[in-house]
Order: sequence, then structure tokens, then C-alpha cells
Amino acid sequence: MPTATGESVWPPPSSPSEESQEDREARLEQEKEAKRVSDAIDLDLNAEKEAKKKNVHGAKILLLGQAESGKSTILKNFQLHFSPNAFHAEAEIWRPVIHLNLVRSVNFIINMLAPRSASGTTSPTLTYPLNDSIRRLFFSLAPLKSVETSLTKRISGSLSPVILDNSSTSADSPYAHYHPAKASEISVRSGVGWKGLLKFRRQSGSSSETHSPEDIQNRRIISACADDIIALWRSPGVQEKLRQEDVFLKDQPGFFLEDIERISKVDYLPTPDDVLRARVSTIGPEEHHIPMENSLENGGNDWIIYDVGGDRSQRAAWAQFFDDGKFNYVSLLIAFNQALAEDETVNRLADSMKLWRMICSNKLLASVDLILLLNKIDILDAQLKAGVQFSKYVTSYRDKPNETEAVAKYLLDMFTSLHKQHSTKKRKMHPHLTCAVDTKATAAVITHIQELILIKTLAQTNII
Ligand SMILES: Nc1nc2c(ncn2[C@@H]2O[C@H](COP(=O)(O)OP(=O)(O)OP(=O)(O)O)[C@@H](O)[C@H]2O)c(=O)[nH]1
Ligand SMILES: [Mg+2]
Repeated sequence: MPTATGESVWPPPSSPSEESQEDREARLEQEKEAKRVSDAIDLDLNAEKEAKKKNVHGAKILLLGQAESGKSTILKNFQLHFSPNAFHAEAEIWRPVIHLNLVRSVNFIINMLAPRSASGTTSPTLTYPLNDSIRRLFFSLAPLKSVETSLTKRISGSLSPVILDNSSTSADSPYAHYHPAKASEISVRSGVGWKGLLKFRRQSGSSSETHSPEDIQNRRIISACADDIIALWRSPGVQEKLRQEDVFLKDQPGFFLEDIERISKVDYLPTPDDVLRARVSTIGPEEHHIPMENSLENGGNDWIIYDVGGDRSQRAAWAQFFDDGKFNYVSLLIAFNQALAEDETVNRLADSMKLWRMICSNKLLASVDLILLLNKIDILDAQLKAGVQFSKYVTSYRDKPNETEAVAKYLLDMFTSLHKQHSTKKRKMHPHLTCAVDTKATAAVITHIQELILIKTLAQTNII
């Protein structure tokens, strides 16, 4: 239809006076439909805006659980899943940690075999019935003590490292880190930001930290000691002594003695699998932003994961996070069967139940949904297959089948019922059995958590 200026506009304005009843109804119906579509688009845009503002497309998850339950390992899985390039790029930073885990296992064995007085203190005058070949290995592996000191210093920065109090000898002793059943661990304060420190050193200056003379020296020593480490580890006498002492080094975190040939190579670069198995215990809460490398994931928003130290001396620091407005989910990780490193009289499962009750009944967390991860399911499986009787630890299990599926179901039922009993408000709980060192299986759990977050976001913005 031409206007006064000769232009045509489309659609032509309707002239209601000329409109038939039928046309009018059709027009009103069309206008209603157009408004509905336009409102839906507005709602969608608003939801996206709100989501961006509150970062609700991304998730905020607080990881809780005992020491060694696998919190930091789950965090690494999130990083690998959402930021794979960054994860691979920083693999090299984990090499000193993996080497430190390795030399600590070796030094642990040497300390265990070292001459010892009845009081438990080391004494060079007492002789332990060592055969000549093991004696020779003591000498050839002696440089690993200085490698341990050097790596510990590097990872902890200028601050002295925090060694978990599992040493049974005086700090001045050369065997200060000896524990009757466990290699000592390095703990890193979040403030030190050891990864940042190593990254910074790596990036600054031409002589990068991963190629500094000290680093090269450490790697050469480890490489030169490789054959003797293998000889020590495979020696029947050593294996027998470990059995006598009830030490299961293979089941301990940060066990790399079976990988020595590969990881002692001077040009060794850790694989994702190695990174997941590396052990550094966490001290103090850490906030980790995980950027989405695939911008289509989670609306491109970072996920924020809070990781805490699970050692009992660390738990007071958890309280600052008890605010249900802060998180989409709180996740408790539980692991099975071993005693706590910090108090061997406390069974891990009993301690986990106590933690779970505390989380469920906490009024400040009353409306936050919970994710329960029954982790280290592979270890549970291996232990049951090796003949460990679950009913010995949980007497109420009585004579039910000593098999992984039945035991896992029993545990999940037990934690589900505690959740029902102790939650002050109705809220959801999502249980999973996990093996955090299995990236494929853990990816499926992460995808499920992603779906939960998406559904929750859509529900909050009234889209569903
Ligand atoms: N076999 C096995 N090992 C696991 C699993 N999850 C974690 N680990 C290992 O257990 C060790 C401890 O895991 P971390 O993630 O450091 O434990 P954490 O809960 O962060 O411990 P803290 O920082 O001390 O509170 C690491 O060496 C992991 O590689 C699992 O499902 N199976
Ligand atoms: Mg940790």
C-alpha cells in the first residue's frame, strides 16, 4: 500500500471498520500467538541475563570429605573435563610431585629396613639382618634423601613444608618421616599456590624452573637410581618385611614404584592418569575457577569448585562455607575401610557417617542439594576380592554377601536413610559410586551433575 511519500509498508495496517468478524478473530488469534512467542523470547533472554549475572549456568560446588577421600582428584577430573587443553598444558608441573611421591616411597622402605632400637629410634650401632645386596642398595640410593629435600622445598616454596603428623621419630632424625605403616606426605597450603609458584618459576627468566640446574640434577639422580629402585622394590626380603609390618604400599596414595621405568626417564612427561594419581594433601580451603574451553558448555560460564583439606585439624575451616546461598551443591566424598591417618582408632566409615550427619543436619545448608560420592569403589572391590570381610567393619551387615554390589547398595541405603533422618528441610540428594582415578567413568558422573545444574537453573528461572 503506497504511503503519502509513495513508500509501501508491509503488512498493510488493518482497517477494523472494513474487517469481517471472521478476519477479526483470526487477527486477534495471530496477535495473541505473536505476544506469546515474544514473551517466551523475553523470558529466555532474561533467564540468560540472570544466569550470567549469578553465574548459575556454571556451578558452584563445595567438596567435603575426609583426608584422602579423593576431593582434589575429583577436582582434577572437573578440570580435565571442562578445560582439557589447560589440564594437558600444566601436566609438566606435576612431575616434581610425582617424583616426590616416588622418592618418598623409596625412602620409606629404606627407613623401615634401617637399624632401629627397641624404642623405635634409629641407631646406627644396632644391626638389622640385611643381606649384602640390600646394604649395597642403601648406599646407592642414599642420594634420594637429598632429592626428597630439594623437591619438598621446591613444591612448598620458601615456606617450610607442612608434614602431616604421622612421623614416629624426632624431627631431627634422618628418618624423621618414618611411620610404621605409611610413607609421609607433603601438604601444601592454599596460600602458597604451589602450582602458581612452579608456573611462575617456569615462565620467568630464561633458565626455567623445570630446566633449572637443580631440577636437571634431581631428574638425573632419579634416572641413575632407577635400576636400584627396581631391585629394592622387587627384592623378596623387602616384600617379606612389608608383609610382616602389614604395610600395603601399593594401596597408598601416590604409589609410583611400579611405574619407575617410565617415570624415571629424563624426558618424562606425566600423563593425565599420572596426574590423577599424584598425591599432595590440601591445607586450607581453595577456590578453583574452571573455565569452559568449549564455550557451548554451561553457557560458557566458569564452574567454581571449592576444595578443602579433609584432615581433622583442617575441618574447622569448613564452617566459613556453610551458607546455602553460596552453592548449587555440596558434595561429600566417602572412602571405605582404612583408619584415618590422623587417628588410627577412628574407622573411616564411622567418621564419614558422622560428617554426613553433620552436613545433613546443618541449618545453614538446609536448602542446598547434596551429592554423595562413594569413592574409591575400585579399592573396595579389590579389598573384598582379597578376602576383607565387610561385616568386620560394619557388624550390622552380618552375613550378607561379601560382594561389591551388595556392599555398595548397603552403604548407599545407609547414607540415604541418614539423609532422610537428619535433614531439617526436604531437599534432594544424588548418590554415585565413583572411582576418581578412572576419568571415563567420572566423566559420566560430571555429565550427570551438569544435567542436574541445568534442570535446576531452568526451574529457578521458571522455564520449566
Ligand atoms: N584407587 C583409587 N585412588 C584414588 C581414588 N580417588 C582418589 N584416589 C587417590 O587417593 C589419593 C588421595 O586423593 P586426594 O584427592 O588427594 O584426597 P583429598 O580428599 O583431596 O585429601 P586431602 O587434601 O588430604 O583432604 C590420591 O593419590 C588419589 O590419586 C579412587 O577412586 N581410586
Ligand atoms: Mg585435597
